[in-house]
Amino acid sequence: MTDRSAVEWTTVRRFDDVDYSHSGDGIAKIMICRPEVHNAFRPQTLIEICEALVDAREDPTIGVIILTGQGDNAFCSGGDQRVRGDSGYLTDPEHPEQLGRFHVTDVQVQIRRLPKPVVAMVAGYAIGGGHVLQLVCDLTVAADNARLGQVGPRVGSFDGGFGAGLLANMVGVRKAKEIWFLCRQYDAGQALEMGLVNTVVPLEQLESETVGWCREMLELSPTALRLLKASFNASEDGLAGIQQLAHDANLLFYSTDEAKEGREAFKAKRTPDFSRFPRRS
Ligand SMILES: CC(C)(COP(=O)(O)OP(=O)(O)OC[C@H]1O[C@@H](n2cnc3c(N)ncnc32)[C@H](O)[C@@H]1OP(=O)(O)O)[C@@H](O)C(=O)NCCC(=O)NCCSC(=O)c1cc(O)c2ccccc2c1O
Repeated sequence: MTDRSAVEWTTVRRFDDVDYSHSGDGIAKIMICRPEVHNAFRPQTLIEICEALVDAREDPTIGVIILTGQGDNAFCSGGDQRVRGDSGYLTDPEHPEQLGRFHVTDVQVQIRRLPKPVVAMVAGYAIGGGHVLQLVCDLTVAADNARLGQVGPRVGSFDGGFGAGLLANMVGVRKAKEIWFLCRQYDAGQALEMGLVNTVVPLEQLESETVGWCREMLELSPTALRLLKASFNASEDGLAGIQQLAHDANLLFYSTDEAKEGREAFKAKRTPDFSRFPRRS
């Protein structure tokens, strides 16, 4: 039976907008801390999430990452509309003439390429770009108060990348179009029914259930999980997805005597001898 007891999180780094903590047994938690705007992200938030994701990726003690929002009311409500300029989101809203951009693109790609499972822990709203964040995560554990949906066409935006493609793969093209074209909110039960989230639990159990799922994964082969993630993402992410899977295969190939023969022959300035390696059927 997996231990679902509560975790004593240790803060590794408290950023301006993000709290980054470890469980002590292999789980990293990245929490957006902007509850006053339902955890909407500004560029700074996304830059900090990127840094935390790099740390969690590079830390060999970490096997699974949780992405969440502070409080019970929201996972994330998407881009902070107060810092939305005419050319993207602004790092310095005092200077609206600056060129904005979409920092969230980097976070989405980083989560997809990160070779460890990322679990979205969703209480309350997952809306707009915040909903796309839960889509790009590998698994989602939702509380019974979760409300999910897209709002782009209502506020003058859209995410036709992962926001449309992954959604369509998850819930089917018709339902994905409904979600984007009508901008409705869906409750946790509806989200579960259409395959948008993996499970729904009472709000009070959200963290213990999420941690339980993470601990189940921590008991499994990290390499198998890594290759499964790359395999699932390969077709959805096009050449970048195939590259990830291919490079993972190369990573494993490097440890074989066959690959080492190529390296050693080069260093010894001799012709490589691959004759002892089987031409597998
Ligand atoms: C999420 C809501 C449906 C909740 O409604 P509710 O009535 O419960 O709460 P309030 O509306 O009163 O919100 C409380 C408080 O928070 C502020 N707030 C909420 N969301 C945001 C936000 N996204 N930005 C800024 N501020 C926000 C709200 O103003 C209130 O503040 P007070 O001071 O008045 O108390 C509802 O809040 C809602 O609909 N929110 C807006 C959702 C939204 O428009 N999100 C942005 C969509 S676009 C997007 O996310 C996006 C970002 C990108 O970077 C992209 C990049 C590339 C492609 C596409 C992108 C993209 O679409």
